[in-house]
Amino acid sequence: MFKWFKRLGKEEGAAEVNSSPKEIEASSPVNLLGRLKERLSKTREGLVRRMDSLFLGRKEIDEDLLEELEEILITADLGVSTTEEILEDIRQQVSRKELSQPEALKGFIKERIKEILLKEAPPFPGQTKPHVVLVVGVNGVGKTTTIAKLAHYLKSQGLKVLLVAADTFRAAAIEQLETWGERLDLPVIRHQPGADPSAVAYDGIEAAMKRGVDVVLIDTAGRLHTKVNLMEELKKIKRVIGKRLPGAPHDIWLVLDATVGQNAINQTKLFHEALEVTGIVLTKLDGTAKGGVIVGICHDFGLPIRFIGVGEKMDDLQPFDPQAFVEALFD
Ligand SMILES: Nc1nc2c(ncn2[C@@H]2O[C@H](COP(=O)(O)OP(=O)(O)OP(=O)(O)O)[C@@H](O)[C@H]2O)c(=O)[nH]1
Repeated sequence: MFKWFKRLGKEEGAAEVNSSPKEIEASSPVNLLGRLKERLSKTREGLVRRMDSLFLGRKEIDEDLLEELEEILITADLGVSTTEEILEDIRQQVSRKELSQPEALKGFIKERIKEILLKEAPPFPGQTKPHVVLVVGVNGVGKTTTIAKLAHYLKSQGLKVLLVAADTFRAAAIEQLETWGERLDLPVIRHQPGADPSAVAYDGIEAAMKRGVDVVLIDTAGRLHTKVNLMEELKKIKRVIGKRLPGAPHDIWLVLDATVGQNAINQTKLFHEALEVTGIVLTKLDGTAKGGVIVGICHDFGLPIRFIGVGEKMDDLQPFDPQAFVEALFD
């Protein structure tokens, strides 16, 4: 269990997003589990504690109880189709007399959620060097800080990382990534604001190939996600990268903000249709009761969650482990 603790290792820091790596303090695996539990507290309140109160003192699983359960699952942001599927499974189990006690429902739902969250995903980073990750998502989801946290995580594993500032629409975005590069002591490939994002990405891949980099993280623009031109721009970046390095990008990760709930589902639909996303990074799971959206995303799109953001510190980005997540949520 909790294999991600080993992968995170002792050198993982707990630096504030605004602090330098020197200020990083060590955090133990026990702290990590404790932190995950603590950060999921609002989602746990809205989902698990409400289920506990619903089942308490109830003698049988009837339609009234299932209706109330449906409301809890929907309010916890699991989404309509996921909720309906879980309820249908429960009804079938009840009709086959495999489920009869309300208190058994919690364990049943926990297992169903775990099954939904368990998605096959190739190892990251893969064998190919450089492993290129195109990071996409709308503005404000925490894309740039996620890239910094990810770079910090990979660097702490002894990997050579290169950052590419392909959000050329905002000068501030380029500066933000450069600042992170300085703090983490990592190279950043950039052009002037307004430059062609594909050209920056192309240069980034070329530099990574020359320098023997293990992982390239490409930051992209997130504005105007409802307009065709941003998607066209991202598609072009994808094409250009593939021309320079066949097979790249090896991953396209969509960064989503858990606090927007069901809107994250709409964003996934848009980006996935245009780009064939390979994985999700869900940020800001701390402090939100809408964490159930993680289940809806996995269920509706079959996409693996690769990392989760549970706070603003450098080591608050954790590789996603469905088993650990469900235990932390339900315990
Ligand atoms: N609480 C919490 N805050 C986070 C998390 N991830 C990112 N943030 C915060 O979200 C805010 C926005 O992050 P940025 O990376 O600056 O995002 P942005 O520049 O607004 O937009 P993009 O980079 O385009 O996404 C920052 O204050 C981050 O510290 C998280 O997991 N939990």
